[in-house]
Amino acid sequence: MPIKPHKLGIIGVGRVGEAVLFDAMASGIFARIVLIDTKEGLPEGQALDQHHATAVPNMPNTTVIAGDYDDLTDADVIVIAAGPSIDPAKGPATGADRRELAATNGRIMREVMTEITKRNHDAAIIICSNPLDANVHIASTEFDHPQGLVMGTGTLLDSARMCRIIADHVGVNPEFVRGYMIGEHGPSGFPHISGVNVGGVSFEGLPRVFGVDPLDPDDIATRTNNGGTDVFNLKGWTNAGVGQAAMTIARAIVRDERSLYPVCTTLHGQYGHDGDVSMSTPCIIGARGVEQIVEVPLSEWEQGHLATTIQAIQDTVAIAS
Ligand SMILES: NC(=O)c1ccc[n+]([C@@H]2O[C@H](COP(=O)([O-])OP(=O)(O)OC[C@H]3O[C@@H](n4cnc5c(N)ncnc54)[C@H](O)[C@@H]3O)[C@@H](O)[C@H]2O)c1
Repeated sequence: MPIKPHKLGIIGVGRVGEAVLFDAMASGIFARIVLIDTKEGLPEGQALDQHHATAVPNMPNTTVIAGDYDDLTDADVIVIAAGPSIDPAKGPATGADRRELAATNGRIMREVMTEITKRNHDAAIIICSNPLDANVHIASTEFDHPQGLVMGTGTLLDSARMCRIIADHVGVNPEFVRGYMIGEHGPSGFPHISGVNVGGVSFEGLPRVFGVDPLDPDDIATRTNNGGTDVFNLKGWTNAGVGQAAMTIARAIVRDERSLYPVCTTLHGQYGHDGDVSMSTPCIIGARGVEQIVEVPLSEWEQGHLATTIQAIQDTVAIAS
């Protein structure tokens, strides 16, 4: 029997779906990519563009097609980037504006999940569409798909933004800054300050060891959470970071890496919650998707933020219900 090539589906190939497609093509880990979008001509155009690109020297000869849900029956990974983003015509955006997409994108999420789960119960589903945590909660709790296989890019991108802020402050390569944003992909997400580690040095130790001014946790939270809208208000959309985040998760699944990424997932016993909220916390990501949800120890400051972020996510889910 021939080896089955890895297949990726991307649903919604606007700005975000396109970034996922570019990163998937460059990664070379998928041999087949299926594009689905309700906008006539868009998936066909994206597929043709990439078909030409595969002929450029050093590009993997990936097969990219515009397809439909029947083409996802044997998909290994499906990325959902369908549904509108914040409208830049409305003026400068804040992170909270993502929550206003709840009703529209909740409906789209239900449409898309209905079609997927008629055909496939094995694929890992990675959600990018906002409001991220509410959409993951809908997909994870309302449909017959293994919950460990339903996740969102969550705060993987926010965590990268936080590590970038600390790395720039200390003057080191961000690869050597470890730390997670927990909770909502939105304004109530908070930095897990007690887990920050720069070359073995804790957050409190940074000024003494690296000779830098102390950082304020509230300021890090604000700057990190404003990161997405800082980009959005300049260029009208964001897509580079979320595309990388989705493909980082996909790679961890296909390669069974057991990497620890803060994806959005439905809690089952962690932080005293069971099935009533979906949020980001570090998770072990491997071939079975979310293989373990990690409940990290929280300081008093972090526990206060946890309660706030869970309430914010649950309020957004209520709007989408
Ligand atoms: N998680 C993150 O970090 C992050 C970052 C940026 C954007 N986003 C979110 O990603 C989503 C997409 O953003 P974008 O900038 O690509 O928007 P976009 O408008 O450029 O693209 C959305 C695409 O979805 C398609 N679509 C709509 N309904 C569909 C359906 N039922 N089935 C298939 N396709 C459908 C549209 O035709 C469009 O091509 C938004 O919800 C946005 O808020 C998330």
